[in-house]
Amino acid sequence: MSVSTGTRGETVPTAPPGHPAVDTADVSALLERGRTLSTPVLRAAVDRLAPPMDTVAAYHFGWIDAQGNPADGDGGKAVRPALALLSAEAAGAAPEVGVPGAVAVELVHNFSLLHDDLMDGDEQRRHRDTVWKVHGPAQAILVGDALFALANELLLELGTVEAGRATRRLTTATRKLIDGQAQDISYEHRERVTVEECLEMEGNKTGALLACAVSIGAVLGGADDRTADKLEEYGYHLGLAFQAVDDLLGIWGDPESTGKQTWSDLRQRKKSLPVVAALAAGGPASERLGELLAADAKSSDFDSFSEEEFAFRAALIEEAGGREWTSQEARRQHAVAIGALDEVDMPARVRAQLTALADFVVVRKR
Ligand SMILES: CC(C)=CCC/C(C)=C/CC/C(C)=C/COP(=O)(O)OP(=O)(O)O
Repeated sequence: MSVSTGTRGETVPTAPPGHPAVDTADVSALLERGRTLSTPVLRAAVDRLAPPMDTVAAYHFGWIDAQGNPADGDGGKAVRPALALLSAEAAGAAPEVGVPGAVAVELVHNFSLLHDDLMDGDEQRRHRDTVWKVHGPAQAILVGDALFALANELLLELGTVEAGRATRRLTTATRKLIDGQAQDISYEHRERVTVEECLEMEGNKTGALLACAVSIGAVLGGADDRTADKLEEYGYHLGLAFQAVDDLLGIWGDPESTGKQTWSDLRQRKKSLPVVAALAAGGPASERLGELLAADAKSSDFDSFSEEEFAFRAALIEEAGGREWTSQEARRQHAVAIGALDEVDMPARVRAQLTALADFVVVRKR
């Protein structure tokens, strides 16, 4: 493993050179490769943080438990790092060229999760208590901010023209992610949100960063802007498919698999796609749902609603067709994503692997 020097003079491991290409469209192997190549760089980046932020971040990534003991916790699926490495390969570069991009995108993703959990009051993520619950809101805010700063620091330290272009794409994606979060939160307080508004919000909060994951490795590998833009089209629609599935899991997901609370999106009054589609559908179940949600918005008992009350709302969403519409939307966005790949010249193996990752996104249970 080669070593570079960080800003405070500490050693920062870079990815081991010559990591073999994954030969098959085996999604687990692709995710594992992303994790293997990016984790040492991610850990070294987190080590730069001043105490106690280094420890808080290590807890968030699952490297230690709440007592500070070493742990092998769920650090997330690592979809974005896998995409960033394939992105480098799509541009004809070695996968490790994409590693700084993979880590930078994963840092921004985790910054957003830390802040999102705090804003939503979510108590569980990745099968354990959220950072704000264990370490308090101030640490969740600070560590989130710090991960965002680290992402830009890591890229800019490369000091190349390509890294400057990659940073530009990442900061734009981050701004869109923040736009999307602001839209998402404002929709919680609105009685009606159109399907188009919901898709625009989800494209911002999820599509933009997935798009960036798929272009960042290629940009670091020297791809031109047209190629990067085309790859982003795949990533954006993949992100919309990803978020549609996330919306389904946010209502009907099994907490054992998702690592989150039951009915997490309903508890938060989220205007997610199944809800918005059900409200737009019309018919008795849709109208009943609309009346109930309007009453819930004014209810002072909402926070103490029982499981049965949320189950009833979920059943109405399903009866009104919101679940089926969202599943179809995930498949539709998946098809658009795959179609965008046709416009990029890349090795057949990489195309097959990007296709396999897209397939995984729509069938995932976590
Ligand atoms: C500014 C701000 C607070 C923005 C929040 C934006 C936000 C939380 C968007 C949701 C994105 C998403 C689908 C996360 C789960 O990713 P995943 O399933 O890949 O998570 P994993 O890494 O745990 O697998």
